[in-house]
Amino acid sequence: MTVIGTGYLGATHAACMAELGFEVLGVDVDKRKIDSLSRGELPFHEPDLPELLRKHTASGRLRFTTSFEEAGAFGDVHFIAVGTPQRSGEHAADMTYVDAAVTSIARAICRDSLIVGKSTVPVGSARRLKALVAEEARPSVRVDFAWNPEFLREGFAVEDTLRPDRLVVGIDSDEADSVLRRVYENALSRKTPYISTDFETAELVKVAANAFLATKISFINAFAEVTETVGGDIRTLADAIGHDNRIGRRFLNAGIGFGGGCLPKDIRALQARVSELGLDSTMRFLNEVDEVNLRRRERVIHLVTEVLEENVEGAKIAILGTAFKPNSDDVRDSPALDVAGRLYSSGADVNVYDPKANANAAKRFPRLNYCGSLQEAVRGADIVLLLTEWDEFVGMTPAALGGLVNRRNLIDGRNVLDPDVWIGAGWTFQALGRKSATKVLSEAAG
Ligand SMILES: NC(=O)c1ccc[n+]([C@@H]2O[C@H](COP(=O)([O-])OP(=O)(O)OC[C@H]3O[C@@H](n4cnc5c(N)ncnc54)[C@H](O)[C@@H]3O)[C@@H](O)[C@H]2O)c1
Ligand SMILES: O=c1ccn([C@@H]2O[C@H](COP(=O)(O)OP(=O)(O)O[C@H]3O[C@H](CO)[C@@H](O)[C@H](O)[C@H]3O)[C@@H](O)[C@H]2O)c(=O)[nH]1
Repeated sequence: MTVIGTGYLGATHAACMAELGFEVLGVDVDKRKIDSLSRGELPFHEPDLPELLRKHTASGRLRFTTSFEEAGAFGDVHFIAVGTPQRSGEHAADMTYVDAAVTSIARAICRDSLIVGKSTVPVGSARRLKALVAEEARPSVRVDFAWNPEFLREGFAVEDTLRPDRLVVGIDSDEADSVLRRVYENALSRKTPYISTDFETAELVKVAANAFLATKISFINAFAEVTETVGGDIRTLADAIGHDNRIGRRFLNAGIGFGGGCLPKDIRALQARVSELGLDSTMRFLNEVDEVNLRRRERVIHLVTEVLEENVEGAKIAILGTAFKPNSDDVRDSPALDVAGRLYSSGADVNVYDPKANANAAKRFPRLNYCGSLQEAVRGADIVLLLTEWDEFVGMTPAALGGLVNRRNLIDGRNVLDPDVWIGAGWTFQALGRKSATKVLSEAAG
């Protein structure tokens, strides 16, 4: 089989398919990426993936190429895993990479095959792409088409791919269904739910799942805005409603909000697509989900300004974390990096440290001071901001930081630290979803 597009999704899928015993050829237009993968070197950070990549490139079961001709002759199942980023200046998904990849492989295929889309796409794409394949493929070969959305989470990509919680396939032929059942035989042998449906449902399952997750996060963050005003503890609130099995505790962690290469762009693309379909008001609530999410970043900046008594210009700010979540080096739409960039633009002297994402962050915001360690980042700081909850930051103690900073000010943007510990050690401690300490003090005085 081939996997076309070898980024976060495609490289993971290719290595995991090799782990399951398939001969796999990864294809990308980015020659540097292909050279690196061919050497067994993963060009991004993802736990457990380097080991799989090394193992299967060494055995020869996993190879990489930039040649679609080679891909067309190599396999009879071709996964499409190229990017669908937000179109510049718009909310809609940019489908040019998917269209190009499908066209290239359709033209190169020289035996009966199945093309399987995995990228996240606007509903209606699979049907359109199937027609495109029919136009582009050689008349002598039968090329079937399927849509099989992917639900992996960065940081757990290998686990999610090898042991998915469900498989969803959009198909319009029994042949495609039986090929996909063979591909996913390993998961099916463990009774993994396998939902075989039409193209449109399969495409919509993916965006519905991400819209639901984004809504859940913004729901708890909207309540964080309330507890910030009236008092109350957002973590206890989340725990308490989470005990209700109908709600569930997962994805109720209040903080600086969601980012990454998926949730933000996917809720925007969904709104754009339903508007195109004439359903302007149907997904309007996702605007609010997006706005609540973006307001969390403003809230952090507001807290910094409050703690520093308006003196952001020239202040030394230490930002812990630039990745959009821990265990990833992905900085796409990262709330942490966005806040770092905005504080820099306000004239602050910004130190940043992320255990894995410094290099990617530096490509986007070269002017921040990138530090090699937590200690280096906080040295001389007037305020420390924890914005990505890496274990290293969750485990830090007032004793370890106290002697390094200039002023003992801390903002916990992920609600992972114990306020009592820090306040007890003489720190000014602020967290999202917590009534501002300065406000509490001024109310007491008033
Ligand atoms: N990252 C995730 O966790 C994840 C999970 C599920 C679904 N998805 C979806 O998967 C898709 C890919 O996401 P990603 O994060 O891997 O993106 P990415 O940007 O990391 O990777 C995309 C890759 O496609 C390559 N590419 C672009 N045009 C190509 C072409 N014509 N032929 C071959 N390769 C081409 C790029 O060079 C790049 O390496 C998106 O639709 C995304 O929404 C991503
Ligand atoms: O309670 C929570 C949970 C998550 N987040 C944030 O939400 C974002 C997304 O997190 P997560 O969903 O774990 O990461 P992704 O790797 O982007 O995975 C999402 O997007 C992928 C691409 O579509 C899907 O495949 C996954 O199922 C879906 O979880 C991150 O910034 C997290 O910090 C919160 O703020 N609070």
